[in-house]
Amino acid sequence: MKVIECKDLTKAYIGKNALNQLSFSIEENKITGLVGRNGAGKTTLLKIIGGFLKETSGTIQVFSERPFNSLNVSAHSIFVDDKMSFPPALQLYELLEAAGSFYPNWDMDLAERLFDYFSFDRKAYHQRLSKGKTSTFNMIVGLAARCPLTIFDEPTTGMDAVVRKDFYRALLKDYLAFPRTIILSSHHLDEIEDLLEDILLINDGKKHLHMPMEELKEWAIGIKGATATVLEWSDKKELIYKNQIGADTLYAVVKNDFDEPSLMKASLAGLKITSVSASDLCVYLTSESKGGIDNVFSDR
Ligand SMILES: Nc1ncnc2c1ncn2[C@@H]1O[C@H](COP(=O)(O)OP(=O)(O)OP(=O)(O)O)[C@@H](O)[C@H]1O
Repeated sequence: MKVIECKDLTKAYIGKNALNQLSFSIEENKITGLVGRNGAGKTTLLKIIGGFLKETSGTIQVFSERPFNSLNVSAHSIFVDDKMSFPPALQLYELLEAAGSFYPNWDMDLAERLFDYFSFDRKAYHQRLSKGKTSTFNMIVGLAARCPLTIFDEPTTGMDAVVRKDFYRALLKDYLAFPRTIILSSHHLDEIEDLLEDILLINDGKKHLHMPMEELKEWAIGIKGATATVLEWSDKKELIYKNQIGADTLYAVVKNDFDEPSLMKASLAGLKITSVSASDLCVYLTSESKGGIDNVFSDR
């Protein structure tokens, strides 16, 4: 069953289309990673899915309904980010109890265990937590709510590396025990790629690709070797990225439509064939054609 379906979804802000004719669907009980550069439109998309923002044109259906102002969508989903707001008069533990009366699938035992594991003080106040602790508390609410649609928008903002690792592990364990539809936007694709089943890459408000993570890992290959040989082997291939290393070595990333015998021949020709990590590939696919940061400092 499709939990989210959008067609030609567009969101216009004054002078800018944050989302531009986006069409895709997400099946239930999958973890999808939403990735893209800063300003690509991830938060805008997630807020439209969560029903907080109204689309400008196109259609979006979440649980077969238009999400904007839909009681059904808000009853079945949770949107977790570092700006989640809670009643300021309540202490942290009281917030967990209040969440328990709001979310029908709330697991208080899980919430308490995570709360203690991350050493929260029951009497502390949400608005006085540090950045990392705020994200950690919000993540606990997001996990324990067990909503059929759970949206995490950059949930690890401010968390240190150890807490991020714990969060990914907790997310995976709880998802395996209680499968649900999860969308996770993150700039740390290298950290989450083993968690994801599908990846949706958006660039400048448009869909760049949407595919199973396993496919993405095979989607491109890196070829490194003598410049002339690499150019010969990458000729007529879809070139995604290239980097000249020293005087006569070139590294190129191309779409992987080679068959096994050709890869073998390339190796025999002295080329080093490597896989390309999903996070590197996403960076290459969405990099702007302005050269690197070094160009800012050259010719001054
Ligand atoms: N309320 C708004 N009014 C005008 N423009 C906006 C508004 N909100 C977002 N934008 C613009 O829409 C574009 C997409 O923003 P969005 O926050 O969705 O991107 P993002 O992919 O989440 O970025 P980041 O990774 O930096 O958080 C950006 O150019 C942003 O400046």
